[in-house]
Amino acid sequence: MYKIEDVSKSYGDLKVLDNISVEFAAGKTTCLLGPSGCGKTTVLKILAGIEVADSGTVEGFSGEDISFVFQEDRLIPWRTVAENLEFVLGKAAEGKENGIDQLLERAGLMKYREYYPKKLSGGIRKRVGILRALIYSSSIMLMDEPLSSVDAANKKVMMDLIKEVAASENRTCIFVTHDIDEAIEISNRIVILSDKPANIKAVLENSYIGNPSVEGMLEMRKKIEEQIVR
Ligand SMILES: Nc1ncnc2c1ncn2[C@@H]1O[C@H](COP(=O)(O)OP(=O)(O)OP(=O)(O)O)[C@@H](O)[C@H]1O
Repeated sequence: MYKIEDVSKSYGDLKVLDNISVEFAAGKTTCLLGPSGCGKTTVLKILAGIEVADSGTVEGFSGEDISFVFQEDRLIPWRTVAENLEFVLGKAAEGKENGIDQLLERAGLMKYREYYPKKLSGGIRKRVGILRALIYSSSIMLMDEPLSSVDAANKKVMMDLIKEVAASENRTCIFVTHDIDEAIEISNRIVILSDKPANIKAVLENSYIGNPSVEGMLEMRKKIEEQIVR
Protein backbone atom coordinates (compact mmCIF):
# COMPACT_ATOMS: atom_id res chain seq x y z
CA MET A 1 0.00 0.00 0.00
CA TYR A 2 1.20 3.47 -0.87
CA LYS A 3 0.00 6.30 1.30
CA ILE A 4 0.45 9.75 2.75
CA GLU A 5 -0.70 10.47 6.26
CA ASP A 6 -1.42 13.84 7.88
CA VAL A 7 0.68 15.67 5.32
CA SER A 8 0.83 19.46 5.51
CA LYS A 9 2.80 21.84 3.34
CA SER A 10 3.17 25.61 3.16
CA TYR A 11 5.12 27.82 0.80
CA GLY A 12 6.04 30.74 3.05
CA ASP A 13 2.75 32.05 4.46
CA LEU A 14 0.66 30.13 1.94
CA LYS A 15 -0.72 26.92 3.39
CA VAL A 16 -1.27 24.57 0.46
CA LEU A 17 -1.94 21.17 2.08
CA ASP A 18 -3.68 20.79 5.41
CA ASN A 19 -3.26 17.41 7.10
CA ILE A 20 -4.01 15.31 4.04
CA SER A 21 -4.20 11.52 4.25
CA VAL A 22 -4.70 9.41 1.12
CA GLU A 23 -4.14 5.74 0.30
CA PHE A 24 -3.16 4.77 -3.23
CA ALA A 25 -4.04 1.18 -4.04
CA ALA A 26 -1.16 -0.74 -5.66
CA GLY A 27 -1.75 -1.56 -9.33
CA LYS A 28 -4.73 0.80 -9.56
CA THR A 29 -5.23 4.33 -10.83
CA THR A 30 -6.15 7.01 -8.32
CA CYS A 31 -7.24 10.39 -9.56
CA LEU A 32 -6.67 13.60 -7.63
CA LEU A 33 -9.44 15.93 -8.73
CA GLY A 34 -9.62 19.51 -7.58
CA PRO A 35 -9.72 23.15 -8.61
CA SER A 36 -6.75 24.83 -10.22
CA GLY A 37 -4.13 25.84 -7.67
CA CYS A 38 -5.48 23.70 -4.81
CA GLY A 39 -2.24 21.77 -4.37
CA LYS A 40 -2.47 18.71 -6.61
CA THR A 41 0.97 19.19 -8.15
CA THR A 42 2.41 19.69 -4.67
CA VAL A 43 1.05 16.26 -3.64
CA LEU A 44 2.72 14.60 -6.65
CA LYS A 45 6.01 16.37 -5.94
CA ILE A 46 5.92 15.18 -2.34
CA LEU A 47 5.24 11.60 -3.50
CA ALA A 48 8.20 11.82 -5.90
CA GLY A 49 10.46 13.33 -3.24
CA ILE A 50 10.92 16.57 -5.21
CA GLU A 51 9.29 18.56 -2.38
CA VAL A 52 9.39 17.68 1.29
CA ALA A 53 6.27 17.84 3.46
CA ASP A 54 6.41 20.13 6.52
CA SER A 55 4.81 17.38 8.58
CA GLY A 56 3.24 13.96 8.09
CA THR A 57 4.50 10.75 6.51
CA VAL A 58 4.86 9.35 3.01
CA GLU A 59 4.97 5.57 2.68
CA GLY A 60 5.92 3.22 -0.12
CA PHE A 61 7.31 5.62 -2.72
CA SER A 62 10.96 5.90 -1.81
CA GLY A 63 13.19 3.57 -3.82
CA GLU A 64 10.46 2.76 -6.36
CA ASP A 65 10.92 3.35 -10.10
CA ILE A 66 8.73 6.35 -10.84
CA SER A 67 7.79 7.96 -14.14
CA PHE A 68 6.59 11.53 -13.78
CA VAL A 69 4.69 13.37 -16.50
CA PHE A 70 5.10 17.03 -15.57
CA GLN A 71 2.53 19.66 -16.45
CA GLU A 72 4.98 21.23 -18.85
CA ASP A 73 6.69 18.80 -21.18
CA ARG A 74 10.26 18.01 -20.29
CA LEU A 75 11.49 16.46 -23.51
CA ILE A 76 15.21 16.72 -24.21
CA PRO A 77 15.42 19.41 -26.93
CA TRP A 78 18.47 18.04 -28.73
CA ARG A 79 17.02 14.55 -29.10
CA THR A 80 14.37 13.46 -31.61
CA VAL A 81 11.05 11.96 -30.51
CA ALA A 82 12.40 8.40 -30.94
CA GLU A 83 15.63 9.31 -29.14
CA ASN A 84 13.68 10.82 -26.25
CA LEU A 85 11.88 7.51 -25.85
CA GLU A 86 15.07 5.45 -26.24
CA PHE A 87 16.84 7.62 -23.70
CA VAL A 88 14.69 6.53 -20.75
CA LEU A 89 15.30 2.89 -21.64
CA GLY A 90 19.05 3.35 -21.16
CA LYS A 91 20.94 0.12 -21.75
CA ALA A 92 17.66 -1.73 -22.13
CA ALA A 93 17.00 0.19 -25.38
CA GLU A 94 18.79 -2.38 -27.54
CA GLY A 95 16.30 -4.46 -29.44
CA LYS A 96 13.40 -2.33 -28.20
CA GLU A 97 13.00 -0.33 -31.44
CA ASN A 98 9.90 -2.36 -32.22
CA GLY A 99 8.34 -1.45 -28.90
CA ILE A 100 9.02 2.23 -29.51
CA ASP A 101 7.60 2.07 -33.02
CA GLN A 102 4.52 0.16 -31.89
CA LEU A 103 3.82 2.74 -29.24
CA LEU A 104 4.34 5.64 -31.68
CA GLU A 105 2.02 3.90 -34.14
CA ARG A 106 -0.67 3.32 -31.50
CA ALA A 107 -0.50 6.96 -30.44
CA GLY A 108 -0.66 8.17 -34.06
CA LEU A 109 2.76 9.79 -33.70
CA MET A 110 4.85 7.71 -36.10
CA LYS A 111 5.23 10.56 -38.58
CA TYR A 112 6.95 12.65 -35.89
CA ARG A 113 9.51 9.92 -35.07
CA GLU A 114 12.52 11.93 -36.26
CA TYR A 115 11.26 15.38 -35.23
CA TYR A 116 12.97 17.50 -32.59
CA PRO A 117 10.64 18.79 -29.82
CA LYS A 118 10.77 22.44 -30.90
CA LYS A 119 9.06 21.52 -34.18
CA LEU A 120 6.13 19.88 -32.37
CA SER A 121 2.94 21.49 -31.06
CA GLY A 122 2.37 21.59 -27.30
CA GLY A 123 -0.25 18.83 -27.50
CA ILE A 124 2.08 16.51 -29.43
CA ARG A 125 4.92 17.16 -27.00
CA LYS A 126 2.60 16.19 -24.13
CA ARG A 127 1.65 12.98 -25.93
CA VAL A 128 5.33 12.08 -26.43
CA GLY A 129 5.88 12.79 -22.72
CA ILE A 130 3.13 10.30 -21.88
CA LEU A 131 4.70 7.66 -24.13
CA ARG A 132 8.00 8.22 -22.40
CA ALA A 133 6.38 7.54 -19.03
CA LEU A 134 4.74 4.39 -20.41
CA ILE A 135 7.85 2.95 -22.06
CA TYR A 136 9.97 3.38 -18.93
CA SER A 137 9.27 0.30 -16.87
CA SER A 138 8.22 2.14 -13.74
CA SER A 139 6.12 0.67 -10.97
CA ILE A 140 4.52 4.06 -10.26
CA MET A 141 3.35 6.67 -12.75
CA LEU A 142 2.70 10.19 -11.52
CA MET A 143 0.82 12.17 -14.16
CA ASP A 144 0.13 15.88 -13.77
CA GLU A 145 -2.66 16.93 -16.13
CA PRO A 146 -1.02 14.97 -18.95
CA LEU A 147 -3.92 15.53 -21.34
CA SER A 148 -4.53 19.23 -20.76
CA SER A 149 -3.54 20.44 -24.23
CA VAL A 150 -4.49 17.29 -26.15
CA ASP A 151 -7.50 17.39 -28.52
CA ALA A 152 -10.54 15.21 -27.84
CA ALA A 153 -9.86 12.42 -30.36
CA ASN A 154 -6.24 11.99 -29.29
CA LYS A 155 -7.21 12.27 -25.63
CA LYS A 156 -9.29 9.12 -26.04
CA VAL A 157 -6.41 7.28 -27.74
CA MET A 158 -3.94 8.32 -25.03
CA MET A 159 -6.33 7.42 -22.20
CA ASP A 160 -6.85 3.96 -23.67
CA LEU A 161 -3.08 3.50 -23.89
CA ILE A 162 -2.49 4.65 -20.32
CA LYS A 163 -5.25 2.33 -19.05
CA GLU A 164 -3.92 -0.60 -21.05
CA VAL A 165 -0.31 -0.24 -19.87
CA ALA A 166 -1.35 0.46 -16.26
CA ALA A 167 -3.54 -2.66 -16.18
CA SER A 168 -1.31 -5.06 -18.11
CA GLU A 169 1.85 -4.08 -16.22
CA ASN A 170 0.11 -3.67 -12.88
CA ARG A 171 1.37 -0.13 -12.43
CA THR A 172 0.19 2.19 -9.70
CA CYS A 173 -0.91 5.41 -11.33
CA ILE A 174 -1.69 8.72 -9.68
CA PHE A 175 -3.36 11.00 -12.14
CA VAL A 176 -3.99 14.69 -11.49
CA THR A 177 -6.74 16.55 -13.30
CA HIS A 178 -9.45 19.15 -12.86
CA ASP A 179 -11.54 17.49 -15.59
CA ILE A 180 -14.36 15.35 -14.17
CA ASP A 181 -14.83 13.27 -17.32
CA GLU A 182 -11.13 12.44 -17.52
CA ALA A 183 -11.22 11.35 -13.88
CA ILE A 184 -14.18 9.06 -14.50
CA GLU A 185 -12.71 7.58 -17.66
CA ILE A 186 -9.29 6.74 -16.28
CA SER A 187 -9.37 5.97 -12.58
CA ASN A 188 -10.46 3.29 -10.17
CA ARG A 189 -10.74 5.80 -7.33
CA ILE A 190 -11.37 9.51 -7.35
CA VAL A 191 -10.08 11.67 -4.51
CA ILE A 192 -11.81 15.04 -4.53
CA LEU A 193 -9.79 17.86 -3.01
CA SER A 194 -11.15 21.11 -1.65
CA ASP A 195 -9.58 24.46 -2.45
CA LYS A 196 -6.51 25.82 -0.59
CA PRO A 197 -5.45 24.68 1.86
CA ALA A 198 -6.34 21.44 0.16
CA ASN A 199 -7.97 18.70 2.12
CA ILE A 200 -9.92 15.59 1.21
CA LYS A 201 -13.55 16.32 0.41
CA ALA A 202 -14.50 12.83 -0.67
CA VAL A 203 -13.09 9.55 -1.94
CA LEU A 204 -15.28 7.79 -4.48
CA GLU A 205 -14.81 4.27 -5.79
CA ASN A 206 -15.31 4.59 -9.53
CA SER A 207 -17.51 1.73 -10.65
CA TYR A 208 -17.78 3.22 -14.12
CA ILE A 209 -14.25 2.43 -15.27
CA GLY A 210 -14.33 -0.39 -17.78
CA ASN A 211 -18.13 -0.20 -17.92
CA PRO A 212 -19.12 1.61 -21.06
CA SER A 213 -22.68 2.48 -20.01
CA VAL A 214 -23.61 6.12 -20.39
CA GLU A 215 -25.95 5.87 -17.40
CA GLY A 216 -23.08 4.69 -15.20
CA MET A 217 -20.96 7.61 -16.29
CA LEU A 218 -23.71 10.15 -15.69
CA GLU A 219 -24.41 8.71 -12.26
CA MET A 220 -20.72 8.97 -11.35
CA ARG A 221 -20.60 12.53 -12.68
CA LYS A 222 -23.58 13.45 -10.51
CA LYS A 223 -21.91 11.99 -7.41
CA ILE A 224 -18.77 14.02 -8.08
CA GLU A 225 -20.65 17.24 -8.78
CA GLU A 226 -22.57 16.87 -5.53
CA GLN A 227 -19.25 16.80 -3.67
CA ILE A 228 -17.78 19.70 -5.60
CA VAL A 229 -20.68 22.13 -5.05
CA ARG A 230 -21.05 21.22 -1.41
N1 LIG B 1 7.57 26.53 -5.18
C1 LIG B 1 6.51 27.28 -4.83
N2 LIG B 1 6.68 28.45 -4.14
C2 LIG B 1 5.62 29.19 -3.78
N3 LIG B 1 4.33 28.89 -4.05
C3 LIG B 1 4.10 27.77 -4.73
C4 LIG B 1 5.18 26.90 -5.16
N4 LIG B 1 4.64 25.84 -5.81
C5 LIG B 1 3.30 26.04 -5.78
N5 LIG B 1 2.98 27.19 -5.13
C6 LIG B 1 1.61 27.68 -4.90
O1 LIG B 1 0.92 26.66 -4.20
C7 LIG B 1 -0.42 26.55 -4.66
C8 LIG B 1 -0.70 25.14 -5.11
O2 LIG B 1 0.07 24.86 -6.26
P1 LIG B 1 -0.03 23.47 -7.06
O3 LIG B 1 0.80 23.64 -8.30
O4 LIG B 1 0.30 22.36 -6.16
O5 LIG B 1 -1.59 23.42 -7.43
P2 LIG B 1 -2.40 22.56 -8.52
O6 LIG B 1 -3.62 22.09 -7.85
O7 LIG B 1 -1.50 21.55 -9.11
O8 LIG B 1 -2.75 23.69 -9.57
P3 LIG B 1 -2.94 23.63 -11.17
O9 LIG B 1 -4.09 22.73 -11.45
O10 LIG B 1 -3.22 25.06 -11.53
O11 LIG B 1 -1.64 23.15 -11.69
C9 LIG B 1 -0.59 27.60 -5.74
O12 LIG B 1 -1.19 28.73 -5.16
C10 LIG B 1 0.83 27.90 -6.17
O13 LIG B 1 0.94 29.22 -6.63
